[in-house]
Amino acid sequence: MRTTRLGRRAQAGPPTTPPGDATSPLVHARELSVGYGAGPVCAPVDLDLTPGEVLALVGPNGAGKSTVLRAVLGLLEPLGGTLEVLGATPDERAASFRARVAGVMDDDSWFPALTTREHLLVTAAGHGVTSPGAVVDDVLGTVGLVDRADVLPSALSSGQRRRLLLAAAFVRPCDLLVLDEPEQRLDTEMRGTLADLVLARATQGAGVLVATHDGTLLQALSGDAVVIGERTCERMGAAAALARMEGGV
Ligand SMILES: Nc1ncnc2c1ncn2[C@@H]1O[C@H](COP(=O)(O)OP(=O)(O)OP(=O)(O)O)[C@@H](O)[C@H]1O
Repeated sequence: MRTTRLGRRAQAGPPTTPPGDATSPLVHARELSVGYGAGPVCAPVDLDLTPGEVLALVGPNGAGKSTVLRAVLGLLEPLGGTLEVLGATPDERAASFRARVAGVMDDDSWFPALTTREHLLVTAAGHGVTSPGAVVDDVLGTVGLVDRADVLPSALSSGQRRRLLLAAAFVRPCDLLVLDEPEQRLDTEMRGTLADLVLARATQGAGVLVATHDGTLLQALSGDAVVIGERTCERMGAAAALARMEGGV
């Protein structure tokens, strides 16, 4: 187990289901073209993500990071190229796909009459977690929402709602975790906790694909990054990607 800043605390959440084949990619994209009907929003994307790996997507505003992630989550049909997730075409309507793939995109949606804890209990129980109460309490502690556990989403601050959204991804098992700019609205300490949670999930065997503008998070995750642009998409180490980010690319 990788040592994390938060030690045991960052191991919060249920274990992942072990992938059938630890060497086969969870995500495999070749010449993947994505867009919204009027042509691709970025250069064709080549990408492989294997179990236990953390891969960042970086690029300027509007580069196409979220669009690529939507395709990976089966929310958007590719315009062309090859995209396989868990060895098949991604289909978010399939329960078997949703059981293995957790995604946090830039969308808040809540049951207005369920508390913070109840949201997490529903998510954990819905994904078959044994002892969901204990797992939820653990994650609530990790994301600093213990004292907001029994309030409705309308009584949470925007950063606390973001923590709840992220917590929902960590109270359930998954083989693939997809995060779209998870650093949004988080304070510095929580960004560190987030990095620890992501690394712990990868250590358990999940693959993590994370779009980010946060150079500190990119460094903390220390995997490779795919730098998405209009003309090229290139895979490189975190340090090289950080230099590109700082250069405004
Ligand atoms: N639903 C949509 N319909 C049409 N065009 C869209 C839609 N969503 C995004 N776009 C456009 O697609 C392009 C890529 O957007 P995308 O959200 O993937 O970029 P991004 O790299 O995630 O940007 P950011 O860093 O600002 O979040 C942008 O030009 C955007 O305006």
